[in-house]
Amino acid sequence: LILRLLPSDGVHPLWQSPLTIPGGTRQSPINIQWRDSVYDPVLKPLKISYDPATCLHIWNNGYSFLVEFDDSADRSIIVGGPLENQYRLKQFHFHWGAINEWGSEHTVDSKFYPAELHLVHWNAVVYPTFEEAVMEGDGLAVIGVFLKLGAHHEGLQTLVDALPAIKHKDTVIEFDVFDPSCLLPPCPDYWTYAGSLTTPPLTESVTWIIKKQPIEVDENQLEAFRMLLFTSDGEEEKRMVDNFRPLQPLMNRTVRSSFQ
Ligand SMILES: NS(=O)(=O)c1ccc(C(=O)O)c(S(=O)(=O)NCCc2ccccc2)c1
Ligand SMILES: [Zn+2]
Repeated sequence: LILRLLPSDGVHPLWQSPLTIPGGTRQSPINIQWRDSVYDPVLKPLKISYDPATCLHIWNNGYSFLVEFDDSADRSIIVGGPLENQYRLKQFHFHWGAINEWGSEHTVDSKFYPAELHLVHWNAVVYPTFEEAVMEGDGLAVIGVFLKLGAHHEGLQTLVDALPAIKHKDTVIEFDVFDPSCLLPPCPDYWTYAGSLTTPPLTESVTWIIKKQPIEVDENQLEAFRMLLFTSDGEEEKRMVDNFRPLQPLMNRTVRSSFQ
């Protein structure tokens, strides 16, 4: 994997993602052209069952903030949808912009949302560890949820209230109980396609499940994301914004929809 990072001022090194991955045929994110997506009646409803007590901590890893879960057993899982096995929740994180005009990784009909939530799951039925699943075509399943500017989101506020404590890179706080289901929209409709991680190692191991309906969050909640820093305490401050990868070519892929 040859990471060609172009020198650029101000943008966090990780986000000058390589322009192309040699041999990459299923890279993410992509633009979802609604009219080109194909309804697949075989797709099942996605079944989500999370145990709020599996929540461990929330931390700033230097390019997003993430909430990690105890994935040592099948306690927080998803099954159905396009998936052949059940997958265990490992973590969720967000991508967002400096302003409300952009921030999501995926786009719908070339429209950006101000932010996007990713819930990362791995196939513990087939693979013994997450690290191995990351390297396999059916290893991961990531649910993507778009965030749009609108009403205050009660469930998200619990996370927002914790952000000042993890302002700097590599800061972490305990987070005992949180049910990520509260961040999912009520509508069951989704698109699905074969893709990749959007951060190194960019492996082509992700079945993406992108919810059609966004959740609404208010301006103060988006601003709270933007007060986080890419940098550690003591370093020159760089605001954590625009932590999304550029759109990748669709190549020989079809996006399927669970709805007509
Ligand atoms: N946008 S995305 O869903 O593709 C994604 C973003 C960040 C991360 C992460 O590492 O935190 C992840 S991850 O949790 O899947 N980790 C991938 C990198 C990794 C590989 C092997 C071991 C540890 C981390 C995924
Ligand atoms: Zn992500």
